[in-house]
Amino acid sequence: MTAYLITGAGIIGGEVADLLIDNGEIVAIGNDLDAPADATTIDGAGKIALPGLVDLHTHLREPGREDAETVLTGTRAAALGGFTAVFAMANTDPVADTAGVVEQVWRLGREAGYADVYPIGAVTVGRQGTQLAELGAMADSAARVRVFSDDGDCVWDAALMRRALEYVKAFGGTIAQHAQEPRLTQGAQMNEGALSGVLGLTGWPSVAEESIIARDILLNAHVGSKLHICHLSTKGSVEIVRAAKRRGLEVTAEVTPHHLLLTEDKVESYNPVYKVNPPLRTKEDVEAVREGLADGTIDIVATDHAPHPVEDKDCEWSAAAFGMTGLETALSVVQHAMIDTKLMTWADLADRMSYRPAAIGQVSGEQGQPLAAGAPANLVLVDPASERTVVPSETASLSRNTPFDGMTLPGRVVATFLRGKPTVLDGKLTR
Ligand SMILES: NC(=O)N[C@@H](CC(=O)O)C(=O)O
Ligand SMILES: [Zn+2]
Ligand SMILES: [Zn+2]
Repeated sequence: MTAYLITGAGIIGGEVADLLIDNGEIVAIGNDLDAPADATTIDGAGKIALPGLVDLHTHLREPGREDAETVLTGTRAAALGGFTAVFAMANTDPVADTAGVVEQVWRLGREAGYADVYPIGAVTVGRQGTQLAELGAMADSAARVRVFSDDGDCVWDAALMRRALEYVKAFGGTIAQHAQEPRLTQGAQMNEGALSGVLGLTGWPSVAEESIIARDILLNAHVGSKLHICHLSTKGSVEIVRAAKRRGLEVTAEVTPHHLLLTEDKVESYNPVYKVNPPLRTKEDVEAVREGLADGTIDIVATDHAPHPVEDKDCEWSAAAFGMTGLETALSVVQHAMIDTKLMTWADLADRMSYRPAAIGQVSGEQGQPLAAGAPANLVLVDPASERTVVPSETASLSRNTPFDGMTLPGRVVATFLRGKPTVLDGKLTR
């Protein structure tokens, strides 16, 4: 294995230093390091070395919608975005509700070799919301599933949600809830408010998210298990989670890059690229989720990378699929929304996009570790001073539904290393 010497980079949690990678590990961090003669040198001046990013919420679409994304193409996009691990959501076809399917996804990730793929198991059979899936068998499988979600749909039946929380408690698993009260969001197309009235689109009220979050926090307090909230999007949700944490109740939550940056007025264009679940909200909501992420109320950023082929997006608003891609733009959007605004530091970003998602996903033994000698060389080198304009056709994803089309965003991933092997060098995939 080739050795790599990154010179003079800003090391998260430390000073400007050199970083030597060999045999899959970070061998040393310091000045005037003794590198092997054949080591490849990478100029780290002006750049920042971060632990490899971990995405707790990615849709890889395989099996079933390989026209939208595959494990291979999705993890290539992940590597370009600085990720060394992604958690693959269960809303595939067939649904990832058995040991067989989660093992298949896990194995495809290994074979691709661009990022560690950790399958998320469905909570209910076929994500139908009526009967618990074989959670124990998925946990005991080679994929070692620890996070379960019916994402795309809410586990709305309170008794079933309670049983799911109880079941996974036995092995310390987590239920990740897509918080959407279905009766309050029937036919919903965008955020409910003055604008939905003007545009004539059925509204998706904040309370549909907040009522499920409040219910599940209380249910989980009763059961004493682990609850994670997917893609939290409203000011009220932030307030509920903040109050719960103050009371010492166990809950973790994520926000997406798009909910940190975009507001509902994008919908005025009727361009379905802005159609997403939960919907883009108001300026007040965006400010609240930024504050929540900065103060730790919201634990992590997760992309909810949701690729869709052209035919599912290039149609009238009401017929279009919900979802946006995000792996290749997440780091830039978070830099723009949180770091360049001085709400967070790069060390905070490492916490919210690497350490904590790995901890919630229970993979901290392999991923999301601080950069230090002896740690596995999972890292990303970022150039925060460069800018780029997002061009959908340049994506490694099979789908092009990025809401950041045409936007100029800060930051560029220069290199990504997965256990010492570069997946990205000079901003390009190595293979
Ligand atoms: N976020 C979305 O709008 N869509 C997701 C499902 C989901 O995350 O709820 C998808 O699978 O396309
Ligand atoms: Zn969801
Ligand atoms: Zn999702």
